[in-house]
Amino acid sequence: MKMLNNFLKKINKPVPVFAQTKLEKETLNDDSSYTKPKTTFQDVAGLEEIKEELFEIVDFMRSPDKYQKMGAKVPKGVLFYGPPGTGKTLLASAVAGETNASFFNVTGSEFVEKYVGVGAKRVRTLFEKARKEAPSIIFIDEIDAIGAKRHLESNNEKDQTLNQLLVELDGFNKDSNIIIVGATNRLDLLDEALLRPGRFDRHIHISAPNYHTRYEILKVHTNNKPIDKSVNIETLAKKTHGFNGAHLSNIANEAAIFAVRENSEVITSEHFDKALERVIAGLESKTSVLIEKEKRIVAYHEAGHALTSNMLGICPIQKVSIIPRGQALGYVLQLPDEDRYIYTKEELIGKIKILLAGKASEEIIFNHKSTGAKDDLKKVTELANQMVCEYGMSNLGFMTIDGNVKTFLSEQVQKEANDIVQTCYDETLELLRNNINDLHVVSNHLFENETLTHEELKDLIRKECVN
Ligand SMILES: Nc1ncnc2c1ncn2[C@@H]1O[C@H](COP(=O)(O)OP(=O)(O)OP(=O)(O)O)[C@@H](O)[C@H]1O
Ligand SMILES: [Zn+2]
Repeated sequence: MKMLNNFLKKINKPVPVFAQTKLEKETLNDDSSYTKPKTTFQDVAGLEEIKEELFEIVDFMRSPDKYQKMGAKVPKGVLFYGPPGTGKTLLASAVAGETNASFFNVTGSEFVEKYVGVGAKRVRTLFEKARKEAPSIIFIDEIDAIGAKRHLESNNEKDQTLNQLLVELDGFNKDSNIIIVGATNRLDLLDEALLRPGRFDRHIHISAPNYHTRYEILKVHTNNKPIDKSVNIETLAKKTHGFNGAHLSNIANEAAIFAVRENSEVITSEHFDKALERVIAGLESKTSVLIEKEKRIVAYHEAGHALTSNMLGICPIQKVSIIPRGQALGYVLQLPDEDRYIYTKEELIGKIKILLAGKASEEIIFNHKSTGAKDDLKKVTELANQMVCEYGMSNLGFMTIDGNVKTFLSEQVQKEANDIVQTCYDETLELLRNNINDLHVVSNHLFENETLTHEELKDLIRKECVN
């Protein structure tokens, strides 16, 4: 029970029925209990590319000889990162299920103890046990609790625990057949030593589900239940914009409970509606549930950013999404900038235009100004100020304007920065107005699919040109 309780405590959400029945407890001694999960990749909906990548590891664990004969390097550590409830634990247990491995499921914070040395000892015990029970998957959730960046001067308990983890990772025998999977919501917090080759060198991002994945997840969680014909999974997937896998499995479970309570033979769409209401009511941040109108606005906003970056040919986008994440209702992921240090004035102007394009797009379509551009404007202000005060790119000439000079010139600085931003805004409005069809096409695609990749964007625009 300890594992299950931990699990429940940790995620504070019900464990789906199928996952409970699939866990078979083997041993249950305190520090390093493990299970033999029966979960397979079929239980994990969507995430096809990730499953494909993990299949390599599964194959290696099934037939290590094949790889060793070729002198291929053995994968050791995989790191899942991304928002909570998106299936990280589920995926790790599926790898164990697929390979018939022992599954050690621990949480980083369990290792952080008051007494020096205790955490390190626990890590050692865990790995000893995993070696004994190999093939094994060690899953460390919230790995940032032990793996956060170390401080040079200190040598506290946490650092000792992390050091022990590094020792264990390096000490793996080539044929020990253990894979360790770490999960975190914050990759940026981790100590670089953990991420080095030979340690957690595969990083897999797991993002919140879009419409298609939500549909798949709902199918997985309803296909073992007596569902009435009145239930439309597609509609349900549409209504649950902003929900993660954990929420969705929760809805299916709650709907089943409502049906039982009413002595119903089947789960009806009313049961699902009630379940949906209950799950929404329990959400901490209601912002994740967007009303249709807001979703439309966010789609135009993000489409504006994406299209402008494409037309200006700078800061190429990797992915645009209108799935809420934290405080943001949508976001644009840009391709890494190849460690650029130098930008020309034109490029900075381009950056400002791309940032302003969300707001401009909203103004064109809805004729309004909304609060959705707050972060964009913050960055715009910063860039424009830097252009004036640090890079000598305004009429105030080539000088650094700071300290007393800045106070003295504050009005002029503001005017120069304002001029830059206003010109950029006007030109962005014009650019988008001249390409209004593309704007509609891209935003419609975003509204329907909720995500858009670089390739999809190029395809959409190409098609638009042909028509
Ligand atoms: N892709 C998916 N397919 C099917 N079910 C899913 C999927 N993603 C999440 N779920 C459901 O949500 C539950 C919670 O997911 P899981 O615990 O794996 O998320 P997590 O990313 O590890 O979250 P946390 O960071 O909170 O630990 C799973 O038990 C499963 O029922
Ligand atoms: Zn924006």
